[in-house]
Amino acid sequence: MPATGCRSAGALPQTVDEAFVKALPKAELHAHLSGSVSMKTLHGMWSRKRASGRCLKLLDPLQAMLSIAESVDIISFFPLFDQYIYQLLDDIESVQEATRSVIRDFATDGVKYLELRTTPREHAQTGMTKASYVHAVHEVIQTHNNSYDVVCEQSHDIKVYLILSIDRKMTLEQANEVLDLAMTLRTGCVVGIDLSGNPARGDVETFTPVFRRAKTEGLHITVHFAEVLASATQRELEVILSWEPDRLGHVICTSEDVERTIKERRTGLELCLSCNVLAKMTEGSIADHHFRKWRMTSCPIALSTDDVGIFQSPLSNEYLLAAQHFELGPQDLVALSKSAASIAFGDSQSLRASLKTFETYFQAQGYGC
Ligand SMILES: CNc1ncnc2c1ncn2[C@@H]1O[C@H](COP(=O)(O)O)[C@@H](O)[C@H]1O
Repeated sequence: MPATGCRSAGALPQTVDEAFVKALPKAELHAHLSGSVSMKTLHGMWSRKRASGRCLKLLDPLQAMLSIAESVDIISFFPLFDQYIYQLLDDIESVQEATRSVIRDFATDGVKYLELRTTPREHAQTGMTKASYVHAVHEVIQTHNNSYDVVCEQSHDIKVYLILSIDRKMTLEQANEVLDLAMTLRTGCVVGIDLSGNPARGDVETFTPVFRRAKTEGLHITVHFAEVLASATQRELEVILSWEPDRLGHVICTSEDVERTIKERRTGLELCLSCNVLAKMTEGSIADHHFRKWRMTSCPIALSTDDVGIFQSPLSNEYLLAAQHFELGPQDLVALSKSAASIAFGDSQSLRASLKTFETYFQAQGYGC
């Protein structure tokens, strides 16, 4: 643990370091499953597939993912999935292995509450259907939640929920299919639906009936919002706000009008520092990120990773970046984690309890000079 700053009984340490942000119990609310798989896990799959004569034309993830991380932008980002990652996650076995490894990686990073989101996907050659895909992911999460020490070697007090994503390029029928799947598994770990995918594609109005139905059925709604100028027309943003989403992701190219509505509603915001800067969705550096602006409002914020397998910045690092670039101290980071817990779709009781223990620990320690 960091031993810096001035000792003052009853206070948290004055500065933040890697050990602090890792130990801080955290909630991850915006993580795309396929984008969260580590290079190491993808490499293992690649090696096994190659040994059985598959994926022979695919580059080794240990090289491919590094060069992707260095050069990615919002245009080159989306084809990555179809052209690369989905070639490796093409059957039920790989999808389940990926889900297990993603849960383990978040747990190792001190995440105590995780909402994974994923888009139902099929693969004709391996016989994977959208339904079998979703059931496979769901089964891993349920097994994890229902048992201890199965997924992680150490104690893994991480609670995991699932959100099903509708891709902007889907038809109304396909989007309804996603909602139907979510409805079937809502007694399990599915807590909501999301709209994501390439923001340059599709017309959000197509999905109005689906999101209205989700709302009526009591499912939570989160939507990728104003990610780029093309998906930030006044009309698009008004259509999305008319669905009354519980949370919004990214929230970059907003107008004053739209911001007013979001603030009045105190909508939860999922903000992704590294992703937005590395994919050049925002101008400038982390210090210029709109986190600075939204932090001054009463909208609860959940710092999130988006696609840690691509952007290579785990949630603990996002907290560290926030501390470094927005002058946040330990108490601010604890408050930020509580803010994320307050907009969780599932039961975040155990995270709140961990946060309390964490605070008490530091208060008992006292830190400093
Ligand atoms: C800038 N960030 C983003 N914006 C919008 N959509 C994103 C995204 N990052 C990921 N996805 C969506 O999630 C899929 C991968 O995970 P799953 O196969 O669903 O688990 C991508 O194909 C894309 O549709």
